[in-house]
Amino acid sequence: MRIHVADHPLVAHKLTTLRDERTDSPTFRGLADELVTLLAYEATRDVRVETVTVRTPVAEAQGTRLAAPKPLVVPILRAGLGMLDGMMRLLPTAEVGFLGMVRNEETLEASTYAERLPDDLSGRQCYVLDPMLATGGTLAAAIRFLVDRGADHITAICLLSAPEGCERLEKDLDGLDIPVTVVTAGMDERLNEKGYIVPGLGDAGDRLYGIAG
Ligand SMILES: O=P(O)(O)OC[C@H]1O[C@H](OP(=O)(O)OP(=O)(O)O)[C@H](O)[C@@H]1O
Ligand SMILES: O=c1cc[nH]c(=O)[nH]1
Ligand SMILES: [Mg+2]
Repeated sequence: MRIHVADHPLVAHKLTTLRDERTDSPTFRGLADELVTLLAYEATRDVRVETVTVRTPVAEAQGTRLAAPKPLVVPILRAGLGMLDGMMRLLPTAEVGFLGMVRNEETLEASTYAERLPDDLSGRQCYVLDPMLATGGTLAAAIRFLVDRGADHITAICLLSAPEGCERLEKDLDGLDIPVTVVTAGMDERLNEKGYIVPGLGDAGDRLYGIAG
């Protein structure tokens, strides 16, 4: 597994405002959207392409275009939905599948409550969107789900990550013989006793959409 921490002043600037507890939901949503587009640029560095020839008004040119099959973008509901538009801005022709997952805040175990994905993901590159990589339980389960369907290349885009979650992913995905990359805007210090990233930004879903009942 490869972990890429984006190192760019604009990423750092936007992330700092996201963290600020005074940032309201509309501003948070706008910043998350912009941040994902910046991360997506890095995350799609190894998107599959093919060589094509096009005719310009002047001559033939050798060029590049996205190869088939189309990449699949998978936001993890709820908070991952706040990352979808920012991703699709860079990959407008990608297909989108949905996974609804929630972490039990007592046990910190993730469970899946919704799924709308192609049955067969053989040979598909998948981009998983989830703002928080905390214990890693949610992302590990999501990646397993996609690999079990045949996905052969996974890139996760996370706004913030914790070292504990990265270690868990390494362990849980040990033996998987496909490339898995995590692209993140920041690697924080640790998790607290409630499994929240420290210093983090709080509950990403609540900050995007308000407190869930
Ligand atoms: O790495 P983990 O410890 O599994 O935690 C990370 C998950 O927790 C949050 O989702 P949450 O369960 O709060 O659901 P929500 O998106 O609906 O708020 C977050 O959006 C991740 O999906
Ligand atoms: O810090 C955290 C950890 C899990 N989920 C969140 O939304 N935030
Ligand atoms: Mg939440």
